[in-house]
Amino acid sequence: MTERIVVVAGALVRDGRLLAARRSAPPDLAGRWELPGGKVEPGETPERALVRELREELGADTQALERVPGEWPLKPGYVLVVWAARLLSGSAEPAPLEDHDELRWLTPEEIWDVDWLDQDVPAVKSALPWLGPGA
Ligand SMILES: Nc1nc2c([nH]c(=O)n2[C@H]2C[C@H](O)[C@@H](COP(=O)(O)OP(=O)(O)OP(=O)(O)O)O2)c(=O)[nH]1
Repeated sequence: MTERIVVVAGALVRDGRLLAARRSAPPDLAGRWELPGGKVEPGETPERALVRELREELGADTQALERVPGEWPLKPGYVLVVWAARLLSGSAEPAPLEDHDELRWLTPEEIWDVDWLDQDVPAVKSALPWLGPGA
């Protein structure tokens, strides 16, 4: 049986805006936008992996709220799942510490202004209901 690697990403929402992160590496993904996150490690739940990754990458303290339905294939052997998440009160402001060089909090009107990774487009569409009515 082939193991598959789960990449968990956060639809981090604040005041009706979605956090988008621009990748700085590897070269084939650099400059494209994604939902921040990373690989789930063996024995780890996706929720814990997400909180860990967002602390490492953004310096932020977050809570995973609920799974966004669906899963999306990435490169062979990798699958993307998404959780809606929020910043905890008292968290530092998210910053592009690792893997990213720019962050944007996008309003529903701005969602498609950034160049999302192709494989993130359906995931972002599925996360839109978490931005609130009208998104
Ligand atoms: N985090 C994240 N990764 C994504 C998305 N879409 C997508 O194709 N990927 C790819 C990029 C990477 O090949 C892989 C996740 O790797 P990563 O570099 O973010 O994860 P990680 O922090 O656990 O990796 P590592 O540096 O520890 O090896 O999934 C997405 O929306 N979020």
